[in-house]
Amino acid sequence: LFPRGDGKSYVARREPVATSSQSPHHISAQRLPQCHVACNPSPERAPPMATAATTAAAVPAGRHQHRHHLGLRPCPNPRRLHRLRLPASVAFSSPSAPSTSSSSSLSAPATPPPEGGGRLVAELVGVFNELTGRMGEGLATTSSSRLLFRALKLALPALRDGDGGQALTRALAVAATLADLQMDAEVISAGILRKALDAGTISMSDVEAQIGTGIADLLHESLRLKVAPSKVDVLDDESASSLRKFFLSYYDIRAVILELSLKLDTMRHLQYLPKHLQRVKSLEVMKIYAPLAHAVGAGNLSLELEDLSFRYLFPHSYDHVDQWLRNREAECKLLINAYKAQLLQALKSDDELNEIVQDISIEGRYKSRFSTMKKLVKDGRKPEEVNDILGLRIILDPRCDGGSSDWGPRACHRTHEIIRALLKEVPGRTKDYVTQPKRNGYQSLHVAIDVSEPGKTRPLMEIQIRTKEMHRIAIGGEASHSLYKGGLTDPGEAKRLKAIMLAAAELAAHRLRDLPASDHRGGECKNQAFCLIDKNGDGRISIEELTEVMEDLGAEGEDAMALMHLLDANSDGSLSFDEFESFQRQVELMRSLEDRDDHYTKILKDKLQTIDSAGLIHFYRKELGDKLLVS
Ligand SMILES: Nc1nc2c(ncn2[C@@H]2O[C@H](COP(=O)(O)OP(=O)(O)OP(=O)(O)O)[C@@H](O)[C@H]2O)c(=O)[nH]1
Ligand SMILES: Nc1ncnc2c1ncn2[C@@H]1O[C@H](COP(=O)(O)OP(=O)(O)OP(=O)(O)O)[C@@H](O)[C@H]1O
Ligand SMILES: [Ca+2]
Ligand SMILES: [Ca+2]
Repeated sequence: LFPRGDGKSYVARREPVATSSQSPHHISAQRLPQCHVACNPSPERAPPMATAATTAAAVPAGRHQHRHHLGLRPCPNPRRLHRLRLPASVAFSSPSAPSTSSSSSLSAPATPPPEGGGRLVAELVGVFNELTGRMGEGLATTSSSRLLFRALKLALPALRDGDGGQALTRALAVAATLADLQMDAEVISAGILRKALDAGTISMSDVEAQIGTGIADLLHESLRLKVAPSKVDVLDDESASSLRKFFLSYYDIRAVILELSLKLDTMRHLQYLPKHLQRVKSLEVMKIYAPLAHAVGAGNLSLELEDLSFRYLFPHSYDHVDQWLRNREAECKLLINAYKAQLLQALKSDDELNEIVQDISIEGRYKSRFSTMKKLVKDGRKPEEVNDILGLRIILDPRCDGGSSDWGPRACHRTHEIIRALLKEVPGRTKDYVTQPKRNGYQSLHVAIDVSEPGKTRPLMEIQIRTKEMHRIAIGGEASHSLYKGGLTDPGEAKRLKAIMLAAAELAAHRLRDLPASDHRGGECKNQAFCLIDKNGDGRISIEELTEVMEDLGAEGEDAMALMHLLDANSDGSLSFDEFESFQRQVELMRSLEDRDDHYTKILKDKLQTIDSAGLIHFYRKELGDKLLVS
């Protein structure tokens, strides 16, 4: 039911790294392991790397010195090292959250083992588990789970048959986007319910009566947001900018994010609309929603929105850029991962750097279609002259960061030395905003790396080196990416926005905490779906409890009997915790089989196409009729 990752966001992990005597300057993509879903090379098949010894030999100066020999000023105030609570806007673009832009492929709902009404319960349980699994730890509390469960019970039957079978899949994709953005259960539930409202199968009064006024208010707000762009001339930059500011200052920020996720869903299915509507909607996205997504810190969402509207607004340019990037994408993504692993290994094994920093992480990204296109038109560059098609960003956590401490700059410069010794730096392209920050306070050290090999030219790779504190300023501070790219021109605005977002997140958390506890057992619930169905909390799901949930889902009463019969292994007339868990395992198994089925379908489709070019498919088709057809 849910979108699967395509590896668009890469986060460095501590992975064991194989060693090799190969020249440290080159990593051959051909020799890299096959890239699977997340493009993370598996440890046992890691790419060839420079050895720690190679690195040590290549990197001069003081590896074995102690901290006080490094000429560092002592850490001025160790108390500053307490963990900063990141604003919500940072959390949204956190690289550890699954990428929203990866959510493009959706499959039809799985068909779990039981038939009829049992299928509905399996669907409810499967969807509930998947969503709570995606939600942040603190967000999937018992009371919020109860809310989500209620919303799913109302929405699933209402969505099941709508939109040629697509309505449910699309609603769940919206929910997944929201969960990945670490939104709370109210927003996720509102996303699903909004799709049911749009389909006309439930009414706002159903939501108010069965779910609560909090969600109904959120939905009212998102509906108001939906119509706002049609009231202004989005082609006029001033009006577009005012509208974005109006959205951010006037509406509940959670409604804005809900609207953005719905917009992404619309854009992913734009092919079904008439051409003129495709253009109107794409224009709104380009001028209003994509910059808005950037402004609230939902960077991946913004990139996907931009690419989709670019595709409909300028189909020829899009095809050109898309083809160029697509041709290099697989190889470049492998290279990004390989360089990331190699660098992480080299940096972590450098004693001098380790004296200064307590943690190092590396993020990688392949440039988006629209961002590349903007560079091409800005100064008439050719694609191969864009120097950040491949990007790595090294984030260092100095033992003492910010303020008057020079540990941050030291760490950045030491990292630069290690890179220089290891990789081919392009002369004249290095920018040291660490020593000389930009006027807006932006700090980072940028180097361009030549990753070509003899006989194989490749685009350059940009490496950005910064500390955690510098990164915080680049993401959420006055040099923030929202300001840099998101259409907010006033630093005060960005600060205010951050405050609004924090307040909204806190309010939501309070509201959910204040809801009465969902079960009367007081203690921890081992399996939330089980506890939510076991209403009287006696540790067993009775036929009455199963019937209630199934009737909520629109199934017949006798379906509950059939399902009970199927799952009640010891025939005592109710479902124990273990019996329910084995049901859940079946649900999971069916879902993973469906994933694999998709994978096989794709392989089969490719194979059939190859066969087709040989003219054989017509023969098979004749022989086997439609059984071979894979659409
Ligand atoms: N958040 C933030 N990022 C910035 C800022 N300035 C630069 N960057 C980042 O650093 C990258 C490279 O910036 P520069 O080294 O100044 O390069 P450039 O002059 O833009 O060069 P080209 O990439 O060739 O156009 C940008 O693409 C951004 O990713 C800023 O003020 N704020
Ligand atoms: N070298 C890099 N390594 C890792 N992430 C990067 C790198 N450069 C940019 N990013 C991140 O990738 C996302 C998309 O960036 P994109 O390339 O579109 O813009 P940009 O590099 O910030 O700006 P510009 O258009 O000036 O190049 C942003 O979240 C950005 O912070
Ligand atoms: Ca860039
Ligand atoms: Ca019970």
